[in-house]
Amino acid sequence: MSDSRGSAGQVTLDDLRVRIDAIDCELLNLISERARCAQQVAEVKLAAGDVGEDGQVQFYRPEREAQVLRRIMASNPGPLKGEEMARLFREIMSACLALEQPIRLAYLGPEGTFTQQAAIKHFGDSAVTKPMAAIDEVFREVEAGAVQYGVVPVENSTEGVINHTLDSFMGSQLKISGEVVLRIHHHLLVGPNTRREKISRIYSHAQSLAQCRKWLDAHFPHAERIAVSSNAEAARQVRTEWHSAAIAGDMAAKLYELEKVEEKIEDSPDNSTRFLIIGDSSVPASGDDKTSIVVAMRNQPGALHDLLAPFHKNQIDLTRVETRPSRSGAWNYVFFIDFRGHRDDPLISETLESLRQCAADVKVLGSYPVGVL
Ligand SMILES: O=C(O)C(=O)C[C@]1(C(=O)O)C=C[C@@H](O)C=C1
Repeated sequence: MSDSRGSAGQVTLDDLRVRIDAIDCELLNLISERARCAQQVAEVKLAAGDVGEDGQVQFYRPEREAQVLRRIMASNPGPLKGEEMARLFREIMSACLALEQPIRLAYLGPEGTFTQQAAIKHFGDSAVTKPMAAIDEVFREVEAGAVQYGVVPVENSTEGVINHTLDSFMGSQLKISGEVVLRIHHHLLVGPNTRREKISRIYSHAQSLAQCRKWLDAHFPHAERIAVSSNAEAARQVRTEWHSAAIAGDMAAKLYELEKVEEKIEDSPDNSTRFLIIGDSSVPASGDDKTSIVVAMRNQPGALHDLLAPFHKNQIDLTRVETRPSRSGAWNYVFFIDFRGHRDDPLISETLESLRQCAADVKVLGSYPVGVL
């Protein structure tokens, strides 16, 4: 080994760069070896005829990916943060999966939406993504088999549930195979023709305008607020329009080359949105899972109590309960319930069984790994 000390006993820049080059070389070889392993995994899966409910070989394994990322975060020695390290491995796995078979996804578009950002956060950059104009079109694209998975928003921490997504589940056989939570940062963006003091119109999606309402009241009380179909559409519009600004995220700012007049203008600092991954197949337990169900209750006194009693009895952690009008008959309601645990856990299957005794209908939308990143 060469002496890496400078004249004053210090490590020199050149020495450190030689070390970094050597480490990169090792990383390169190790990542390549990992990629060759993934290719062999694909051969094993093909030879075993390892097909899912959609009749296709299951190259993508959500539960395994969650376990890999959790292990990386748990054993990360630092100084990089666990989440940072997991993001690097997310990309390595995404590229490895693309060697087995590139994954195809539909998401709520247009390009530049937070949903696209969530899709890339969950599947990595090697996924082939296709923007759709509406949530029900994402469902239809997956149902038609044009893509393997879909990504749709389901709830926002400040604005609540996205009803279109819940309603789409009612008429669909698709299952939930994952969740991803994205911190939502809104920026005030302008095109090359607009200066801050000239802004008279502000475009965004209605939810984003609502999420920045206090900031807008304080800083742009006289600007007209115009709701459009998405943040990305707002960004596209102000690219060429004078005296106009958009509220949108980083992805749209980059895509339309807009200037950030002000960053992070959301009223609530921990504003986040949860997205669901929808597909055809059920996901085995990963060790830390959630289950989502829809329950139709009989219209009788004590129905809500009966619904919640089995969860209480078995000490199951409910993470969300949402009510929506059922589409069959006036004044009938269904409950969307999320809770910790996997449908194959004995306690969870017992709870689901008790629920079936008192409910008119129980549909399991899916058990899936708790979002890691
Ligand atoms: O373990 C598998 O089943 C693999 O296909 C390998 C691998 C990986 O790169 O670690 C790749 C894709 C899957 O989604 C999960 C994991």
